[in-house]
Amino acid sequence: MKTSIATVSLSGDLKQKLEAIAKAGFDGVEIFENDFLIFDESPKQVGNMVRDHGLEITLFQPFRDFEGMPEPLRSRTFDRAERKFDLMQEMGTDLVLVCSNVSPAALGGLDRAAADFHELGERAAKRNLRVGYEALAWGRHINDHRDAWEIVRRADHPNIGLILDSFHTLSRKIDVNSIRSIPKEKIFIIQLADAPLIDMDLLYWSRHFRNMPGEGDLPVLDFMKAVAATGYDGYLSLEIFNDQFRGGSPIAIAVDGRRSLIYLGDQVKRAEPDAALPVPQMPPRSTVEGVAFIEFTVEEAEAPQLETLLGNLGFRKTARHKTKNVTLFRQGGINLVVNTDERGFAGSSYLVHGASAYAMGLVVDNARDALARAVALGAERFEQPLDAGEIEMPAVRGIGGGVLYFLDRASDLGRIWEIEFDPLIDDAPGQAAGLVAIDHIAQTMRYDELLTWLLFYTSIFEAHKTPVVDIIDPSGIVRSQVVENADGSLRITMNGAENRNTLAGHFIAETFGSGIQHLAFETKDIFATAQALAANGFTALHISPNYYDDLEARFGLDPHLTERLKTSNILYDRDEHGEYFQLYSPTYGEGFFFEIVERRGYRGYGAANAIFRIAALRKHLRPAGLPKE
Ligand SMILES: O=C(O)c1ccc(O)c(O)c1
Ligand SMILES: [Mg+2]
Repeated sequence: MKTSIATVSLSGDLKQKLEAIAKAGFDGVEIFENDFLIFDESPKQVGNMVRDHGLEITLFQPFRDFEGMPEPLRSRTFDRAERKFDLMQEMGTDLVLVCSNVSPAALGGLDRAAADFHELGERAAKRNLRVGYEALAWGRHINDHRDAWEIVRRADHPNIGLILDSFHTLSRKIDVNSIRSIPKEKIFIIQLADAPLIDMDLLYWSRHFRNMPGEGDLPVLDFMKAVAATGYDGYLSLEIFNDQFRGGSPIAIAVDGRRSLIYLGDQVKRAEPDAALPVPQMPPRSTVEGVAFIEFTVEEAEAPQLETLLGNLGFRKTARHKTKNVTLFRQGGINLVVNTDERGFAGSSYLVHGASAYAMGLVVDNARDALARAVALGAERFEQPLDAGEIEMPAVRGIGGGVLYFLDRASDLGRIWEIEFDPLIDDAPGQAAGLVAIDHIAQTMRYDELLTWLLFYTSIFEAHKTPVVDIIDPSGIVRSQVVENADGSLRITMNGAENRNTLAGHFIAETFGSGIQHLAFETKDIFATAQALAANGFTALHISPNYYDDLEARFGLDPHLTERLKTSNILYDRDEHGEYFQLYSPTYGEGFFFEIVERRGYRGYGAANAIFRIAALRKHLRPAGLPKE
C-alpha cells in the first residue's frame, strides 16, 4: 500500500514536515502550494529535498478557480495553469489537483467545464502532466463528486482524471456507492480525512476539524470499500486540515497518520478480501480478555506508604519476584505489582516520573499476535534484558513512555506468577474488601494526545470509542474519551487536560508526563466493601453533604439509601441500563487515586459525579510549587 500525506497536515516549515513524513514511513507527499510559496528554495531544490528523503511528490495542489470562467478571466486562468505546469516540471511531479471553482464569476454548465478541462488536458499532455479534478463540498457549481466525475467523463481526455476526497463526499452524505462504477484508471488519487460530527458550515468544518481516518465519526471505511471496489490500487493520501495538528509535533502527527492509513487498509482487506489494494499482512485486532496486572514503580523508602494503602484496600502480599525487588499484591482477580528495583526500566521510569503506575499488562487471545499487529501499526516495541528464569513478555511503549505488556493464557505468559514469583504468606492485619476485578483504567494526558491514543487502542484491540464527555473541573474543562470492548473486560478512560490547573493537568505537570492517574476496582457490594475498608483503617474521600441533598432530589432516592450513601461517602449515578455506585480514595503522590465501583447494569463512568470528586480530591493536593515534604 502506498501512503502519502499533504504537507498542510503538519506543523513546521517544509523541511521539518518532510523529515517527519519520511521518518513516519510514508512513500509520498502532496506539496501544498503555500508551504512551497513561503519556503526560500527553488522548485528544483524542493523536489530534490523530497527525493533525498526517499519520498515521491504525489501531487501539487491546489489549483483554484479554473473551470467555467468567462473571458478575459478564462485566458488568464489558462496562463496561470501554464505557470504552475512549469513549476511542477521543475519540482518533479506530474499531477496537479484542481479543486472546483468557488469564484462568484464562475459560470455553471457541465459541458462548459468539460470543454475547459479538455483543453487543459491537451496542454498538460504536451508536457506529460496530468490534472485531477476534485469537487469541494462548497464549490460554487460543483460540490458533489458525481458531478465532478461527469465533467471528467465528458472532458474525455486521458490526462484528465478525478480526485476523490472522503471529506467532501462524506460531509455532504453523498452515497458512496456512486464511486463503485468509476473506472479505476480515471481516479488519479484518493485523499482521505475523517472529522468529528459537528453541525457547522462545511468550509469551516473542513478547514479546522478534519482528523485522521478512525479518529472522527465519518464512515471513511465505507468510502474506502467503495473505492476498493473499483480496483483502485494507487496512493492513499491524507489531507488533514486541523488547527491542533498544525500546532502539534510533526512527527507524532505523521506517525498517527500512517497508523490510520495502515489500519484503514487492513479493515478494507478484511471486509473485501478480493480488493486489489495491496495492504500489509498482520494479525487481526486482538481480543482483550482482561487486565493481567498494573505495575507501580516506587522508591524503596516510599514503598511502605503505598503498601499500607493497598493493605487498607484489602490487598494481600501474595508473591515475591525470584530475582527482583518486585512484590505482587492480589485481591480477587486483581494483580498489582509494586516494583522498587532500581535497575531496568522501572528504575528509570521512577527517576523521570516519580512513584507511578508505569506499566500495565493485558490478557489477549494471542500475545505474539498482539505484538505483531501493534508493531505493524507503528507502535514502538519495548524490550529489556531478562534475568535468568524470566519469561520474555511481548510489550510496546504506551502512554507517557510507559509500557503495555501482552499476555495470554495459552503460552507460559499465563503462568507468569508461578514461573517468576515465589509465594509469600502475608501476616499483616486487615481483611479482603470484596474487590474482584479492575473495572477501568484512567489515563491522563494532554488534550492533544487524546486522538493519538484513541487510534492506538482501537487499531490494536477489538474495542470501540464512546462519545467524548466534558468533565468539569473547578479550574477548567477536561475532555474524557472512553475506549472499551463489548464485554467490559477492557475499559480505558482517557482524560485530556487543556491546562495545568485542573487535577488532571496538575498530575501531568508534577509527574512529568501522561500516565495512569487512577484505577477503578469492581465490587459486587459497595456497602459491604465500604464497611470492610473502614475496618481496615481506610479513609474514603469525603464528599460534601450538599451533594446528597441534590442527589436525593434529582433521582427521587429513598432517604434511607441517601443516608447510607452519605455515611460511606459513596457517589451515585443512574442511566437507562441501571445504577452505579462510586467510592474514592484520597490522592496519593501527585494526584494518583483509587476508585471502587459497583455496577448494577449501568454502562457509563459517572461523568455527572466527576465535578464532586474532583473538588474533593483537590483538597488533598500539595499546593503547586511547594516542595514535597
Ligand atoms: O479547503 C480547501 O480549499 C481545499 C483545497 C484543496 C483540497 O484538496 C481540499 O480538499 C480542500
Ligand atoms: Mg482534498
